[in-house]
Amino acid sequence: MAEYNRVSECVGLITLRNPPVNALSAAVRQGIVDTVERALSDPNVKSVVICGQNGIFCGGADIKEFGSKMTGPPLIPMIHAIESANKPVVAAIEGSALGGGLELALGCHYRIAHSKARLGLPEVSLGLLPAAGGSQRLPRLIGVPAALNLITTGRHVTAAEALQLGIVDQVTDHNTVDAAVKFALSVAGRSLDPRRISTHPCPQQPDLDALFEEVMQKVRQSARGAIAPIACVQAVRAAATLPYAQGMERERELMATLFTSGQARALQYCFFAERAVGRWRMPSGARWDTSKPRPVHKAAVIGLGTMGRGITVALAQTGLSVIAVETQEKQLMEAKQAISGMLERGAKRRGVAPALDRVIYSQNIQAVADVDLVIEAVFEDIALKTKVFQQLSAVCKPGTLLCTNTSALDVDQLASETPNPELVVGMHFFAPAHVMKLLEVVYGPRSSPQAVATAMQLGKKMGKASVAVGNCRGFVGNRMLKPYIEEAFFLLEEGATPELVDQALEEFGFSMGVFRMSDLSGLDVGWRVRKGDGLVEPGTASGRSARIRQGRRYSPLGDLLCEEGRFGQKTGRGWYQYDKPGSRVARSDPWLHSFLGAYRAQHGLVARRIDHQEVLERCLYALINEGFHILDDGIAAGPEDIDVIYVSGYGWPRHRGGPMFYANMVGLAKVLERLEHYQQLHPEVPHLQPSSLLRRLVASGSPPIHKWGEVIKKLHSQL
Ligand SMILES: C[C@H](O)[C@H](C)C(=O)SCCNC(=O)CCNC(=O)[C@H](O)C(C)(C)COP(=O)([O-])OP(=O)([O-])OC[C@H]1O[C@@H](n2cnc3c(N)ncnc32)[C@H](O)[C@@H]1OP(=O)([O-])[O-]
Repeated sequence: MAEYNRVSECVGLITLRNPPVNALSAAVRQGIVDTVERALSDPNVKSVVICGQNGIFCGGADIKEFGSKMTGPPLIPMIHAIESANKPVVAAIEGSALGGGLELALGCHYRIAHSKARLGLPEVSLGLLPAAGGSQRLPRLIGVPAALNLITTGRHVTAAEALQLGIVDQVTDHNTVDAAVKFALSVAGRSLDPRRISTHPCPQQPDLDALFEEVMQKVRQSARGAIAPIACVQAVRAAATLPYAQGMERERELMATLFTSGQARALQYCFFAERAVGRWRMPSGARWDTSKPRPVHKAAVIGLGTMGRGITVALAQTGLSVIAVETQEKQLMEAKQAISGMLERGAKRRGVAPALDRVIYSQNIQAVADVDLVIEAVFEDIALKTKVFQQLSAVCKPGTLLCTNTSALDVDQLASETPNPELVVGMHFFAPAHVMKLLEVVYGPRSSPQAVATAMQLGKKMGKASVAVGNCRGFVGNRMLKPYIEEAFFLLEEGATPELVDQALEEFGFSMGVFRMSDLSGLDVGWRVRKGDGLVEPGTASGRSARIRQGRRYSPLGDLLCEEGRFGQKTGRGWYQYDKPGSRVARSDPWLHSFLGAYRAQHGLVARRIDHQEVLERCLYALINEGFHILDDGIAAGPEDIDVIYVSGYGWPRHRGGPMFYANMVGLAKVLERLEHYQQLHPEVPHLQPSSLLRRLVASGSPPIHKWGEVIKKLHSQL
């Protein structure tokens, strides 16, 4: 809907009305066509202003309409009618002007933005490209290199940068609509030809071919199989080399290839999934909109190792004051230096003052007596964490929330060590904690909805993709990672190499394959956990029995490498070799290949040819199968929770939507059939046994992902 008013006697004011972001739905587009026509035909009107209600200009095309048949007036002629108008049209930009919203503004003759506004063409993050003239008008307005950067990255720019780039004509700190109306009055009657962007030639660029070659190479590399960024480069190239009309034709062709693509569906699913996980629910029925978070004005972090330092920075960057506690003096001094450095670098990137004084350092746990929330991040040892929780229960004021950053220990066991288990939740960060988007908020059976609400709200405040999950071994992310890693080990036993497995996973779109990732995070981390589980046995027994532990197939390959001191990047040797300890460039290691050969011979294993398809099916379907177990156990509220966890924390390629969305795309029946196939070949591998939920979904005709909730019953999926 668009509302029309005449203001200041001769300015037609058009207000977009479609909360919450004034998306360009069919009704809004019709409203714009009608109100623009009215303003242009009203003889008393000398100029026009377009603005959005509720302090936001326009969030772009209505993504919710993409799944259905398009109705209402199309965007391109609507915007063209504005650009070719014979009265100046000024866009008053507050909040956001994104995608079709910015394209609408680019059709206007002038753009006035509020200093807090954000502008951009983020279509690429939805698997699309700016298809309402944005890929043709923006290069003409700001030049090819700047337009290429904005369109291929989809990044939002500040009003200040938009002014510097030439996207907007004026920035105001005051009421933007008033400023736009005043501006519109001042330009009434002026010639508009110079303001019709589509009529401008694209600014000449020396050595255009070299520029596009270089950009295309970079984009292909970072895209990791995503098709939209490549189409974006091709669309801008059309703007630089073709007349406007032909360029628009090229834009339309390229958009047609993207609009119905699986990748676009996956990326739009991620967009809505990231918003859906914020509307969390617990099996008890408690939910986001009925649970009031406690205010958190002061927080504390206990233990300033790598994770504790990152968590302290993430908290301080929200504006909170933070008490950072480390009992070891040397560790405390080192942490202080590291944290200050991270805060300064973060502040520089964001162009703000580093708030070093927000963090108070102490060796004494008494210092946290008056905080509202504590995050414990000491060494991953249950006895040590228990002691810390007992100390905190004694020191903290009543009602203080006690959160643990454990990645594998039982949150409810820690809760049972305190007089108020309802105040205990897990806040599972990912390294580096001030950078990684994902936060698993882990609730135990006694965690109060208020504790979950507070942790989720704090996660949002830190800019995290916060997902509420139930307490179980490995929570969601690590629990699914286990079968994925085990399958990779088994593939090595059967003839694969780390290079082959990683190549298959990286071609699929992962930023790092399982073995390169293992070298980065350190092989000793998993070794310690397997030792804790009693799975590691000394010596070099051989034969099948040596590879059955606790009644199931087990590969000691990782343990054997650790016994050789091969912990990965940190020791310069792991599944790959590195120039020196700490360096990051992985190179194939002949030692590792002969070690694998010797290992197979010792265990009577005959290497066979393994292709990428088998690597993907075994590693990904094992992970997905565990996802179905997790849904069936009610540990995750819906498939979107699992997918947001994997996309924002485990490097699952966003243009593949996430493990559960991917399973839906591949076809649940296919996933089931392949799991049954591998389970028959490997009966001693329980995680290949298809989950009963997967069987139930297939038996009920493999409903679309947003309908899985009906089959899962006790779950509370929202999509
Ligand atoms: C032709 C043209 O070339 C092409 C083809 C296009 O134009 S493609 C479209 C391009 N546009 C975009 O990529 C911008 C997408 N939106 C955003 O980046 C953000 O929303 C925001 C604008 C910066 C506001 O952030 P926020 O944090 O204040 O609120 P929110 O929680 O994110 O959003 C609040 C609510 O609004 C919903 N929403 C937001 N943008 C929407 C959109 N474009 N269409 C439909 N719904 C939208 C969102 O799902 C949520 O709903 P619910 O969860 O409450 O039910």
